[in-house]
Amino acid sequence: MSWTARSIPDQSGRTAVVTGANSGIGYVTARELARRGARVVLACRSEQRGAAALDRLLSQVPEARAELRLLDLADLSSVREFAAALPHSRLDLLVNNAGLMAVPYARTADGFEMQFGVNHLGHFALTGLLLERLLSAPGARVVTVASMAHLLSNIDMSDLGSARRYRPMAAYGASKTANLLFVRELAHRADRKGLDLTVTAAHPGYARTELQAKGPRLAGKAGRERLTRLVTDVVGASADQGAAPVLYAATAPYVHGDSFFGPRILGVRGGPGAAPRAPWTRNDIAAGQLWAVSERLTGVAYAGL
Ligand SMILES: NC(=O)c1ccc[n+]([C@@H]2O[C@H](COP(=O)([O-])OP(=O)(O)OC[C@H]3O[C@@H](n4cnc5c(N)ncnc54)[C@H](O)[C@@H]3O)[C@@H](O)[C@H]2O)c1
Repeated sequence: MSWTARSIPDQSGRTAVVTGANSGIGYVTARELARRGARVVLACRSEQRGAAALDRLLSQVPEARAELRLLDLADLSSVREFAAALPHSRLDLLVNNAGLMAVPYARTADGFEMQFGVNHLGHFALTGLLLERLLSAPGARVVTVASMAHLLSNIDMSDLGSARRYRPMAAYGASKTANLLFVRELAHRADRKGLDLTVTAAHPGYARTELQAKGPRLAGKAGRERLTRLVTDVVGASADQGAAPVLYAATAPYVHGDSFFGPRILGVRGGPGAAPRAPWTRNDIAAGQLWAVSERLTGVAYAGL
């Protein structure tokens, strides 16, 4: 039988932070972790949308121990405030899920290209700021939600902010390559230090969420929008199905560092399995370079790693 959310082991006593938990994959991930007993922090940008998600979660899982905390990954001061205000001294799971796809060129509060800034740098900073709490929990995990769109583009170390030429979907792909390089480097660093921390990646395949509805519409022309919507409706999986690889990476026993999970059949359907990845996501030199640049750009240093 395939692994489903019902296969999630008991999460009682564990505390999880899920970014972008007000919709799509993040919402389902938070809800299913809560259903299995985890205390869940919904880390959301909008108070209104976050509160609505919390209400919905509590109506679906009345016994849930869930709370809303505000986090804007497009603003490093918000990331710092979130980490400083988080009352939990121990963190068992961080799901770096929030993301934007193929948006028109924009910059974060700190001046970084939006997709690189939110999808990669915001999560890089958040993970570093929460590292001490993760290391206080035995068997802690960090799961970063990447995408098969990483196959579209490697990162260009000389133009990380896509300043020379901005192509929305290519920039999305590059931000997802950055996710996978970050996972690789953090997993290796944790391993070298013998830390009890598992660092993995997952992708949802092609799921009907706000991301698929919004991203291409913002970037594309009317005809392409309609086609995208049709394809999403016909081919797309539900958010529940899309969240399965994320929940697997977060909770299945015996998950190795730097693994990458996705839907088993063609990366779209079926239970979680190993996902294919581009050779450039295994480039240790690039992973090390991106790490150093990310520390410099965010001002977050990973003490002891
Ligand atoms: N849906 C798919 O088919 C698909 C495919 C591959 C990868 N993904 C990845 O899955 C993850 C979740 O996306 P989704 O499909 O659930 O879409 P979604 O749009 O429903 O969810 C994305 C979440 O990120 C949040 N977010 C965006 N900018 C933020 C910011 N600055 N600060 C805090 N939160 C912010 C949004 O508010 C939203 O809750 C993303 O990382 C996305 O790249 C999705």
